[in-house]
Amino acid sequence: MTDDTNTRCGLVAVIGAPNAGKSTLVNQLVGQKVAITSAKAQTTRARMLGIALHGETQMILVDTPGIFTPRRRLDRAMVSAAWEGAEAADAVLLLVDPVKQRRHELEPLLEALATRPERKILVLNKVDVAKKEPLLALAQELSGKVEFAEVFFVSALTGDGVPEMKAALAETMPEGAWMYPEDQVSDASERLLAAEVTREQLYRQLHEELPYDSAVRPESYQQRPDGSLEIHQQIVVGRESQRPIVLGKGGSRIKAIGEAARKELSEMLDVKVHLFLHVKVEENWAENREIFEEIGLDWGR
Ligand SMILES: Nc1nc2c(ncn2[C@@H]2O[C@H](COP(=O)(O)OP(=O)(O)OP(=O)(O)O)[C@@H](O)[C@H]2O)c(=O)[nH]1
Repeated sequence: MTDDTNTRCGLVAVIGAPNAGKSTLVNQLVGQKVAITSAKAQTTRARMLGIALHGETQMILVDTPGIFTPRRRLDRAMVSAAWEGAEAADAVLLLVDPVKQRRHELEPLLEALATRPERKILVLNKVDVAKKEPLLALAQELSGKVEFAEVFFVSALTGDGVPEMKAALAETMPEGAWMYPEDQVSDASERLLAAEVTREQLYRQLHEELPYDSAVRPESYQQRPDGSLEIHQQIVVGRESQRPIVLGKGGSRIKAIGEAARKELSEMLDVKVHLFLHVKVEENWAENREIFEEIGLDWGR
């Protein structure tokens, strides 16, 4: 039905302080897992897109990296990738965690948003754990700073309030043909998605033992004659001392990470997957252009 004149199609940028729940919300809107969620802040490094459908409307969601004060090149690239996503948007959703508001990260976003021309929508997330009165007070306070077209109260986790928000959002999208075929829920390439799945396992299984500046780099991605996928990835760490952490005793940790990621990938892609992980020590990898571009970031200035 993509050539139907009744169709609508628009770009929706989702911004917010780290851990506000952006990935969770995108997953909820799309209805299946495309963005990576994690309890650790700043895990969304590559810009992932999700495509949400509502009736005749297609909404392309830009799930931006957590925005925080840029220090190193890596940080700056993440910030500009975030804003780049918001540039041509038909709507910008500002997602706020009303409990852990992260004011120092939220305030600069409010300031920047105030002067932006896009239709701005405030989404107060995590209503499942927030108290009602402070929630309303916060909505009022933030609305005093930025002219929001609409305010929604949702729980990205439970899905509470999300269908209503989705429907209202769809109504404001411009008329036009769909940009993606109906069955395509994500245009993030599968190999990048595969690396994200491994990276999520890396964070999950190593928790605080590993600094956030580790990366998973796609090496090769090939279909075997029997239809199964052979995927090779590099886990890039910044220091030699981090290698044994990733490997674990007798290689047990990397094996567990690989097994969990392989299992999840097989389920997501519905094919048999052979996953090979290698640890690579690359000092100052965050200053390395090649790795940067491979994980979907723009090197910039
Ligand atoms: N209780 C509750 N927790 C939530 C909700 N939405 C997200 N979370 C949790 O908040 C944490 C962060 O969620 P993410 O979706 O990864 O947040 P993000 O904004 O994408 O984070 P960054 O990638 O760091 O920018 C996870 O532990 C989620 O499970 C919600 O509605 N209620």
